[in-house]
Amino acid sequence: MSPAESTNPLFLGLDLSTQQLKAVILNNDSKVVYEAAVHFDRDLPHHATVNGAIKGPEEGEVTSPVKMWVEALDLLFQKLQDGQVDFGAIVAISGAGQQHGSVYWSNEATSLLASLDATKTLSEQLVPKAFTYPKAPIWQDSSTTADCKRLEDEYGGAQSLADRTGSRAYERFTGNQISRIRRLWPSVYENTARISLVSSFIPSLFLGRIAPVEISDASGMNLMDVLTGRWDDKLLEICGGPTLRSKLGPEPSVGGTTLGKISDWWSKKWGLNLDCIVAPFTGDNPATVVSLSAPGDALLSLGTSTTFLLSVSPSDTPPKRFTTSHLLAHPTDFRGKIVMLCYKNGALAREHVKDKYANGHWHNFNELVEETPPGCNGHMGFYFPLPEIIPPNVVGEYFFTTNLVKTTVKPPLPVESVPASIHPRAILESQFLSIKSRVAHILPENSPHLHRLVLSGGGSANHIFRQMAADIFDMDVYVSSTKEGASSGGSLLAKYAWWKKFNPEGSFEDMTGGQVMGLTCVAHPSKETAGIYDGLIDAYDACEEQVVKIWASNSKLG
Ligand SMILES: Nc1ncnc2c1ncn2[C@@H]1O[C@H](COP(=O)(O)OP(=O)(O)O)[C@@H](O)[C@H]1O
Ligand SMILES: O=C(CO)[C@@H](O)[C@H](O)COP(=O)(O)O
Repeated sequence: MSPAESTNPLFLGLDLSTQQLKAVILNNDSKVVYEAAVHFDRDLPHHATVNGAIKGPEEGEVTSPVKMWVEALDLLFQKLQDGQVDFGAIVAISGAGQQHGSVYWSNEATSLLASLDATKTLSEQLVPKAFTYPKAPIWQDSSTTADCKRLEDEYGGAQSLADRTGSRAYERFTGNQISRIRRLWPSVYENTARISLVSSFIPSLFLGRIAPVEISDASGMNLMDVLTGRWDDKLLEICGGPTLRSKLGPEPSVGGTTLGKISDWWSKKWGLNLDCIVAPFTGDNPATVVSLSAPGDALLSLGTSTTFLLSVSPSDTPPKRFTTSHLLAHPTDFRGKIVMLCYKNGALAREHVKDKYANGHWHNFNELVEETPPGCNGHMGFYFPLPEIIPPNVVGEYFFTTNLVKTTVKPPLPVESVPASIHPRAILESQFLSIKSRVAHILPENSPHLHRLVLSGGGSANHIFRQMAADIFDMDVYVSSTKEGASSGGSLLAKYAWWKKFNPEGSFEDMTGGQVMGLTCVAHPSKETAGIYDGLIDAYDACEEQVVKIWASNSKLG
């Protein structure tokens, strides 16, 4: 029986995120039947990554080894086989990738991918020959400030760029990463035949040929017109010169389509059915929107990054004014859009506080949060071990007392004057207040009232984080039965592409019935505490303004 006729089809969704490669397998009732993960630092320690990444050697540079990702896919399939997954029942594969990261293919890549030998692993055959650059710049990179400035200047300013692409120039956005590689290592650029995003890299391995970039993830490049979903010639020229179009391949692929069937290597090596289809993978954040939210929901992803996401109604208009937010094309609805805020100092900054002030245990961290009253007895703390995205590029730790902040611009407090026990609550408060203070500005006009907040990612398992989110955003908080929103989204995208073969006119919502599977309400806001946090927004804004000023003046001095 071919997979298309299978009565018990399985859908494989992958997520190549910052710290892990994860897999979720759904059955036809959209129930999770299997989950597995390869953790980069733990399972592949010979790559010497810290939290999945390598910093430097150049200032601001953050990359991941491409070989590690290929080895992770080899190992993940070994784990799935060890878990007795029925590979022959998988009818469709899709997934997600951390956004913005890029992979540089050599001229040999096409023939290597097309002639894989089933007696060898992917890694043995592809690395290093299929790549011109052994590392992939990832979303934590902040080495492209000069390239961002040039792009905005040559495109007519930050607002013009945001009108066209949905975002002003950001260091991690792929067009600026490409621009830097071309500027610093012209021969690497010249010898690169194709460039993939993380989300188009993985399906290329399944297809045995290089996959197109996907429309929603392409919104994180500063290269695509976010309304038409097509590459913008002027942007391609500024970032990569006349050859960039051919390096990017065709126009971005749209949701619900099929890229093709798996290459025969997957059948010979692992016993997958040759009729198994591969659907476009998307960014990890858009994939999480697909799996965990319906219109009117807000989504807070507490993965390595902290992201806040809203799926907004179909719109033909560009963002009115650029803020620190991004507008992304939607992975299943050509006219739909996603609004996103993204913070680099999410989980890793919280872990830093846990290790320094709570003996390295979430249990102790949580106890300290509970012992400290909302508002931290008049203290506010900002924790940016990595150069932040919001506010742009700021690094360091900053502490304030909040009672006088509106009237007096006081120097920040030294860390020694802050009681050590308040840091766990202080970091959660400032991270969440930063989002709260921006929500009203990023909501499109006439948006429906946000009625629930869905949490995902590693941090969503923590009951204290859940309650803090409920209190600060003043919304009921929900979590899914799986915290792996992105890989679940990937498996739903796989199912959608397969379902479309029988329902060519059907929408994603027709397939799901507009329902988000498996959500449970885990926290209700305390009205009294929510009131305290409402009252702290102005203080938060004033403190953040000071942080930016102090950082700017220190950077000038430095
Ligand atoms: N109980 C917990 N409380 C708070 N944070 C947690 C907890 N468990 C895991 N995390 C955080 O989750 C992060 C990983 O989240 P995950 O969604 O797997 O990341 P990514 O998808 O970016 O690789 C870890 O860095 C850790 O800080
Ligand atoms: O840069 C962004 C979004 O713009 C990040 O959100 C990355 O997509 C990484 O995601 P996680 O690994 O933290 O889920």
